[in-house]
Amino acid sequence: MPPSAGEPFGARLRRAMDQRGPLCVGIDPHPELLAAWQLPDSAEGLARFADTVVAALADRVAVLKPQSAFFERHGSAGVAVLERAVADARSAGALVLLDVKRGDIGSTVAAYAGAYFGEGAPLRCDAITLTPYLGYESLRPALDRARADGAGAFVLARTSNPEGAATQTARTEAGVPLAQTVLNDLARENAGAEPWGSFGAVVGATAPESSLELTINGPLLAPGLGAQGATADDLPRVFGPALRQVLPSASRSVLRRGPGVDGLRAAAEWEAAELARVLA
Ligand SMILES: O=C(O)c1cc(=O)[nH]c(=O)n1[C@@H]1O[C@H](COP(=O)(O)O)[C@@H](O)[C@H]1O
Repeated sequence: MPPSAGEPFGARLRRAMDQRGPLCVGIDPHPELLAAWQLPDSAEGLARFADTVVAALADRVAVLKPQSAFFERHGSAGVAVLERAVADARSAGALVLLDVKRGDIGSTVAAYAGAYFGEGAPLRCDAITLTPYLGYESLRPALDRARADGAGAFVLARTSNPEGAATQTARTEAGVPLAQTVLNDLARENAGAEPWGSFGAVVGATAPESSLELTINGPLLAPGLGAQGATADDLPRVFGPALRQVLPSASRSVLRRGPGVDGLRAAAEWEAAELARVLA
């Protein structure tokens, strides 16, 4: 494996969260949002949408999280917009977590990893989302490639959508909830890393229970703030003593305040202030 390309993602993320606050804002150009922003539902509309969010927020929030699906639906032209948005957001100072939720057999995961990690990767970013339900170890090529590139990954454990519970809280033969097995794998992945590891878990802020053991020595991405109904006040209940590890994420609730840069900034500032109040 080549030597690490730079400071590990975990260290860079911890610093960004400490300096800028822990908010992650999604770049999710839903057709309804494009319409509300009076933009065409086209690659050109996507580009103007993404440029505006990057200009408004990349110099102030810790993490921007583009959702690949909204770009892919416009085919190669949309993916080209995504490539530029990822690069622009990183140049402007945000860490970019690309939400692609990849997962497959290992040899295919290796091919996916080539798109996101390493010198010259077309969508090189700071981290991606991964789905472990083909088996955590099937993700190994992406985890190793991310580590070698000083990047990271967030692996789905307990997702924010109501349909996730049936699978994710099901118990293995050993009686352990499936989501907990993912968290345990991540704890092993991050063992010994300081200030923490580069491999996070996704645990929705909407999850009703706090029975999972969340000490993975890594970040916990918590989508579900805003449009899916969670608020900052839910975080202590869901995350308990792991609250300082949490990277809460909101997309539509912030994006609906566009297309003005000031509206987007005000929405992100309001959410950041809510988080600061709860974390204090
Ligand atoms: O990995 C994610 O980001 C994710 C995981 C999860 O459990 N739930 C979840 O909503 N997401 C993503 O987070 C974003 C949530 O968007 P809003 O509901 O508009 O804030 C979407 O892009 C989802 O795909």
